[in-house]
Amino acid sequence: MTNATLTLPILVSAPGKLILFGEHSVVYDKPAIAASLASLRTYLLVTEANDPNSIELNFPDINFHHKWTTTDFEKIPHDSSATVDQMEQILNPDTVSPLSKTLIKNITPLLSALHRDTIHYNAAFSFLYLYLSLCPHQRGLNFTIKSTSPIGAGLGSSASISVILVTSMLLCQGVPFNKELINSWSFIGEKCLHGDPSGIDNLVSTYGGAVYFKRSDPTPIILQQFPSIPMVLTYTKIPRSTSTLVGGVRELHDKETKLCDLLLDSMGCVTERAMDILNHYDSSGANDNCHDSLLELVRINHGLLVSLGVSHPGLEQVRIVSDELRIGETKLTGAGGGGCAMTILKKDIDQDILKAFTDTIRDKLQYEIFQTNLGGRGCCYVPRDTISDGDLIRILKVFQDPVTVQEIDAVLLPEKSHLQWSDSE
Ligand SMILES: Nc1ncnc2c1ncn2[C@@H]1O[C@H](COP(=O)(O)OP(=O)(O)O)[C@@H](O)[C@H]1O
Ligand SMILES: C[C@@](O)(CCOP(=O)(O)O)CC(=O)O
Ligand SMILES: [Mg+2]
Repeated sequence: MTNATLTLPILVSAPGKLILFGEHSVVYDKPAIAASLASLRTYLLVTEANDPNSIELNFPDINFHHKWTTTDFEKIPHDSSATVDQMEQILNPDTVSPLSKTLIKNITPLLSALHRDTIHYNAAFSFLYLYLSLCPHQRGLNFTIKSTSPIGAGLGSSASISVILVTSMLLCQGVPFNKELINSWSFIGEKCLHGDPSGIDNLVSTYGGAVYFKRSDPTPIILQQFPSIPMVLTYTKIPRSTSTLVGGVRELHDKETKLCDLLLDSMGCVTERAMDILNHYDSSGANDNCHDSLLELVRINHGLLVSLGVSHPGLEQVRIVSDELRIGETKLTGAGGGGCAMTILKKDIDQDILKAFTDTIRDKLQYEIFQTNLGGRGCCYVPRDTISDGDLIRILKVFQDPVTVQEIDAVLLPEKSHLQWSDSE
């Protein structure tokens, strides 16, 4: 099948996430609380490829551009014993079994030009796994991704690219927009990148808002009214890989199982306490005890993560500055090992002291500070018939040219752009 029946371009978007409590322990079926990051989003545009027989990847954020042609795909052995209807498989993703060994074997020759275990290899691997699962007969497509969220920073960029790839591939295959299906397939995409994801990142990126999540619980609690909590999000720019960090905790757990289980159980208790507090939290500041308790939980959660070995001197520096200035409590967020730290501020913090904190973070430590609201829209797409010719020119410019985050936001950010982002069928 070619893209003759497709209405291009396809434009989709998904947000990053912030784990407030329970990263890592969530992999071990302890509860965690996370919220989507309204303005730190990843966008995907699917257009016609120059070569009608090719699939092109254009991932400028990681400086990766690659192409496969029909000749490459013909190397994949045809499984004549396969009896299951392809649409049946698409509509019923197997999220429980490990990744398909056959599919991995088929993908390997298509990656021969790339170095194993590099960011490019991993991005191409997860793309191919999803492509061959969801729309293997589509050709003549170019997939271009642009993100305003930092990559490998603990803010869930891997989940957001899985979500947008899955959404676009399902639309390519003629499957109506369906969040449950997107969430399940993007979990499989996360497995390609992480090995053993909990599923919280893809869930938040798909549905948006905020959630209280437990891996074994099929119906996570969606937190309808997430309070506004004063915080500073610091990006240390220290690179790290989630799969390495999750693997490190797994090794420690294998070696010191009893001890680690106690730490993980404590983290679960922290999240449960936090949930209890958030349920009674009053953003207006009427209940300062709640806020103080939340700050304590941030400190405890970070300490437990340090014990699991997933902090980094760069993250500790952020914590030390916030401790020294007594502005609040800091914990790493996401997989740790670098990436981001969140500092929940004390109530009624002196603005000069806050400025001293942000100045030190920016000028002395050379880290970046992100401004973004918690919660907000999950995965969405722009129906083709709502895109005008003028819109199309602006959209193509954003995806094809080197542009600033502000320029991407002006054209694409759902809260700012006049594009008709939709999250229904
Ligand atoms: N904008 C993007 N373009 C291409 N690949 C991306 C992009 N964002 C994320 N990725 C993929 O996700 C991986 C980072 O995932 P991970 O280590 O889980 O960090 P995080 O999810 O915290 O950002 C990258 O190595 C890359 O494969
Ligand atoms: C460490 C973990 O809890 C979160 C990882 O998030 P990130 O990839 O660092 O954004 C792993 C997971 O939940 O799958
Ligand atoms: Mg990730």
